[in-house]
Amino acid sequence: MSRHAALLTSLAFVPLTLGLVGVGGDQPPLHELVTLGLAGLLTLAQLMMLLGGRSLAKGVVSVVMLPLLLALASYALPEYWVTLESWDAMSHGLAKGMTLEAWRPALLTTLSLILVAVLIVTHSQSTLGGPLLLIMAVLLSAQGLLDAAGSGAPLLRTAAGLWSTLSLALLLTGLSVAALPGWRLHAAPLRRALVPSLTLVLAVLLLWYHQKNVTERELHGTVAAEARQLGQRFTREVQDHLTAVERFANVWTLFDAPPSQEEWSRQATLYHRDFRYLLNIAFVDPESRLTRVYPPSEINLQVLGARLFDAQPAGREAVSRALFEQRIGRTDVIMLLQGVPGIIHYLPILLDERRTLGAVAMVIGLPMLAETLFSEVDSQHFGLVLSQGGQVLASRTPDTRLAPWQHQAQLDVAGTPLLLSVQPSHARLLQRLPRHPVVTLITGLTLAYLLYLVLHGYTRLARQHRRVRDTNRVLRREIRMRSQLQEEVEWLARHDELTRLPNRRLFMEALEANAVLRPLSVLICDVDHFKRINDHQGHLVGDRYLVHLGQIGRELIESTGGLFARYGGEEFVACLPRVDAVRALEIADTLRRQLLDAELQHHDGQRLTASIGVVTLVDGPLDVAVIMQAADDALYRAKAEGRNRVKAAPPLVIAERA
Ligand SMILES: Nc1nc2c(ncn2[C@@H]2O[C@H](COP(=O)(O)OP(=O)(O)OP(=O)(O)O)[C@@H](O)[C@H]2O)c(=O)[nH]1
Repeated sequence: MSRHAALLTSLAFVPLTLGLVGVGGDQPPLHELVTLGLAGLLTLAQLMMLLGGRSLAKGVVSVVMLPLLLALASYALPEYWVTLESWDAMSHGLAKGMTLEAWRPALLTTLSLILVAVLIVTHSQSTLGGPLLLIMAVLLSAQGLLDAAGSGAPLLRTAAGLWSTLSLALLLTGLSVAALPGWRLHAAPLRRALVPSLTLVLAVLLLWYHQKNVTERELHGTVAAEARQLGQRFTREVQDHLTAVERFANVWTLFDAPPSQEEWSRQATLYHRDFRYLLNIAFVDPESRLTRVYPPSEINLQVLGARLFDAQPAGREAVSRALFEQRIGRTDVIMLLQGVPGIIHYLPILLDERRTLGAVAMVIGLPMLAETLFSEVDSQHFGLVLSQGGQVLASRTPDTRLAPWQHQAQLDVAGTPLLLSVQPSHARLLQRLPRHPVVTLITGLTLAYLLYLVLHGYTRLARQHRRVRDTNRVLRREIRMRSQLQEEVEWLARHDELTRLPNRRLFMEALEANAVLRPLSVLICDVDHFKRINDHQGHLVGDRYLVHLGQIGRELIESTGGLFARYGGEEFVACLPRVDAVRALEIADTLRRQLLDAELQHHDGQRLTASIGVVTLVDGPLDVAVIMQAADDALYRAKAEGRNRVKAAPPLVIAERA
């Protein structure tokens, strides 16, 4: 399996090489080369891992992680923490003139490469989240490609190029082939952990995609609104200026003679100072001759004295309107006498209802107008185009990369419609682009990973716990069996198995236990001619008779507070503490009679009988041998005297030993 994995992994070098040499297009941009380089190093690290060079592989992965983590931080950290300019400045440290955008791998590719790096150093172990990391890497690469194919020109680069993605896909295939046998071993806990965490991953991807689109749309709207506001503000400004110049024209109605150059300059200077885009403010006499200009600059003085009807046919209609129709006349964008394009406003100076003193010409120079307009916008970060009907009148292009968005603003320059196109720089838009979609993505994926680890760990622990519990159950059963056996062995050591009565040993212990109690009586009971039972009716009947006798004896003796035991063979004994000789004799006789009444018969119909010897220790220390011998003697006498009787030994007083 690892040979197949190594083969598949090495195949990743094919697209890597094709990408690096730029097959199928121009030389790839730097960020694509960086991505290919990082993917190549990771491929190398994975091959080293497969061939046993683990520490070397880990070293390579650490090297790769550094730029990847920096790139990820640049995507996620807010602008007010680290500005894009700071990132660019750091990039300048690597190579002169290099910006962050130039080398930074695409967002989703960066994440995929980080996941691949983790997969390599953790050997894709399922306990460390291998399967989830792998599927996340695949989903991120696929999502990146979909994103790149879908929305045309996204602001934030999310996907790497074709070759990088292909090599990443082959590397991921190699990784999964290498890890598959290990994963199969843990299929059950793996499935339980994988399903919920994968669901979370998918939800996070959807949320990220939605947030990304919303933030980009919002930013687009904001910039478009700013461009519109700029246009409106400028239009208003020009309108205000026009109104001011109308007032200026009205001033001259108070005079009944054309203004002197001195008067003209004095009055016009105030207006011209405020309206920087005015090329000049001129006085046109009723003959359409320019007789006064302000400011008296060289190009303005050159046109002094020119008769507009002749010199400027494009503006003839506008000037006639002011001079002869006593209405404001305005030109379209025309070529001015000063040699630059511009717009002229003619404002009549009325003497009475039919006569005019002349007209005020308010000459707007287009280059100056564009300059004034453009000066209101940051020249570093905006491309600007001033146009009319598709014809570019003025433009300014900064030397930074411009964003794919262009915003239009309509301008009304004193009645002349112009179009201002504003195109912000890519960097400026990225500065303003909110980071929360990326933060959502990173946080969500991390949470999904943690969820996997928790669920996987929990499932494994639960399984181990179950195993331990089963083993415990078996052990407990074993212990129970052994202790039952032990109890049985202990019971057997002190009891007779056939009659279930205490045996000789327990009887002796009972005697010892009652050693100080006086009087202490002992009976010994022997079945008469028991051998015949065995011989004629078989051992089983003999056994049954013994059991029966045991029951009779036990009930009787235990009711008197004594202990009835099987002494051996067909012999039974009783220990009767605090029972004197008379009472002992009574008890023994009761036992004899009860046996007789039990109607246990010999083969010939005779009843089963027993002979009993009784002894009572009245005083002195307990001497078991002496007592038993005395009881045995009494029994012997009972047998000798014809059986089925009770015989008592004389009351026993054992002398204290010196
Ligand atoms: N069925 C059975 N027989 C037993 C058991 N223990 C001892 N015996 C028999 O008990 C008989 C005892 O016989 P003996 O000691 O000769 O005494 P007896 O026949 O009872 O005659 P006396 O005691 O002299 O009246 C023997 O045949 C033993 O085999 C037992 O547990 N079961």
